[in-house]
Amino acid sequence: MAWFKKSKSQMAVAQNAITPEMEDSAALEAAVTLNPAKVEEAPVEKGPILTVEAVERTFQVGGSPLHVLKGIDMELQPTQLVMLRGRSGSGKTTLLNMIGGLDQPSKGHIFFRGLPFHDMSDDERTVVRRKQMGFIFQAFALMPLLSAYENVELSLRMAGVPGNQWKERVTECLELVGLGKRMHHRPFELSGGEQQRVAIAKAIAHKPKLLLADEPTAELDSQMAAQVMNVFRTIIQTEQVTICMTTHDPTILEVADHVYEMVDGKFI
Ligand SMILES: Nc1ncnc2c1ncn2[C@@H]1O[C@H](COP(=O)(O)OP(=O)(O)OP(=O)(O)O)[C@@H](O)[C@H]1O
Repeated sequence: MAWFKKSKSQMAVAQNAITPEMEDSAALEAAVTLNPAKVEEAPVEKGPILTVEAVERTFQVGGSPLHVLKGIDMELQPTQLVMLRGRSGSGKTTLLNMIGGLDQPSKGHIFFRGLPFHDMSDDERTVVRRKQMGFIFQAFALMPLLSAYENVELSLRMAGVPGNQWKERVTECLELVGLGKRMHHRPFELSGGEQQRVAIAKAIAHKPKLLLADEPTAELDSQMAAQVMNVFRTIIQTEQVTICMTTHDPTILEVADHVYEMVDGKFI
């Protein structure tokens, strides 16, 4: 938030949109630092929405380096459904965290809509993440005492969306995931698949460009997992969102536009 306050006072300085002249990452970073509104209003993608270049991630464990990602290159094109597949411990979540700006590479570059995530501060990445990304987890991460409707509304409230837009958008999102008739149920009154669909409605409510999902079907039986994948396909069409998810489940791979297979920190 400190970054946001500082930037707000500087916003009058930079009223220009990101332009083709601002191709180098330093200029792009300056645009973000000076004017967060321009991050939200980035131009329509012509190329990939996300590019990962030669990314490595090393953790220090007990004084020794643990090389978890060993040179990852990948791209996410707009409105693609991309899966990261691999055994437990292969590095999928580590990579997903980096794509989502929750962590930074030890080496290499990550560009999200032209923004150099590898060069940006935590606060800068947090602003981009809150405005432009949505997250879905294996355990559905719903507030247990709130209804489906209230859970989705909470995410709009937290994203700073004006209150007069909540009702229409909450209803739209819950109908999109097939829960128009279950809006006022609390999580414990819903099946696992329905709870995950509420979590999807919650994650897309603020209209993110990129949805990241870590093992979203791991807790579901095959029928519910198929429903969740159908919902992913629907929201790609209706919301023009790009989805990147991790999975162990071979039965859902055919739904993907592209599958990256990870073995021991590399794609094969
Ligand atoms: N912060 C950290 N510090 C040290 N080691 C870490 C850290 N985060 C991840 N690791 C290690 O990196 C390796 C890869 O972990 P990661 O969670 O990315 O794998 P994964 O493919 O997502 O596995 P799973 O499918 O079980 O979730 C593991 O050996 C893990 O212990």
